[in-house]
Amino acid sequence: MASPKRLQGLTAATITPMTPDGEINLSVIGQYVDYLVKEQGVKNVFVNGTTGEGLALSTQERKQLAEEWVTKGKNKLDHVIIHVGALNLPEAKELAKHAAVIGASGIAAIAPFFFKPTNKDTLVAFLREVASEAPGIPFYYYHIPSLTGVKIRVEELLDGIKEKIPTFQGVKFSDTDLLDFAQCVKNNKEQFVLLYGVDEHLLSALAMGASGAVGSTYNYLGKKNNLMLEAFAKQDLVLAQQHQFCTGEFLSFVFKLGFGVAQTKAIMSFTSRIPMGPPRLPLLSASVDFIEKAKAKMDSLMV
Ligand SMILES: CC(=O)N[C@@H]([C@@H](O)[C@H](O)[C@H](O)CO)[C@@H](O)CC(=O)C(=O)O
Repeated sequence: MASPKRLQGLTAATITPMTPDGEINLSVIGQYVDYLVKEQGVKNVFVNGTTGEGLALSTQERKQLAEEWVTKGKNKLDHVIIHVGALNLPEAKELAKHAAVIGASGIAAIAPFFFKPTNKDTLVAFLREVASEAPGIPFYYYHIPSLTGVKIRVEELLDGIKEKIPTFQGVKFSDTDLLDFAQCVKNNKEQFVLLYGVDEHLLSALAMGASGAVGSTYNYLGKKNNLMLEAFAKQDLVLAQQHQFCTGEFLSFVFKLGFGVAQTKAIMSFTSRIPMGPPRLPLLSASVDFIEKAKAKMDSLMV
């Protein structure tokens, strides 16, 4: 589904639905696509990333999920980006090749984070090998230093990258360093898409010139965030702030209770009524107390 459209607006970092006994549950992906499009107004997905527990899945499971999202998203979604990053190069290359063969609209990769690249050149060399397995589709770098520990500045990484990786299309920037992000925009806005990945700070990133956003909360707060994007586009900053404050109030509430992928699965399950199941060990399911409190907060805010 190589899409001619440049990636913009909201992209949901998809959750991986699982059965109660911890197997991936492909049977609900069709329903999930319809929910995102019809109820949240979100037409782009980022599959097998952090929220999707991509690094906790087997290669076979990652391929099955990628295939299901591409198949069920056909003629409904604009972009299905498959995250193919892995701790070892052969696996990342295999997943990249697979994503291209099944017709994904793009691929993305994090930096490997057990043996880490220590400078820009080694990171680019790794990413270049991965991207070259999918030469017909766009490649995005997934910058998430809080989880990878790879802190190479994106501004530095982007300098000259197109010569090394011809399919390089942009960055999913999941970090709060807005100075680095702003420099990326300033130097590359025409050439690359710069997608922001810290949902609670999206309005600030829009002010810096973000092309769009990728995140977990767009699964269930997509509609509200789309209203914020619309208000921002109309230069109605006060209204845009109201929307950001509203989603921020929910996130601030759940952060205090303890928030991560498991809690995202629980929130999505009660919001969409699609069972997302438990996370995979070492993550543990959200508590009943969390679910009750988060649901009550959501109900009070989204009236
Ligand atoms: C660390 C983390 O999981 N960050 C999320 C955010 O969407 C995050 O859940 C949100 O901003 C709430 O903190 C995304 O950046 C991750 C993401 O897009 C992904 O699942 O690949």
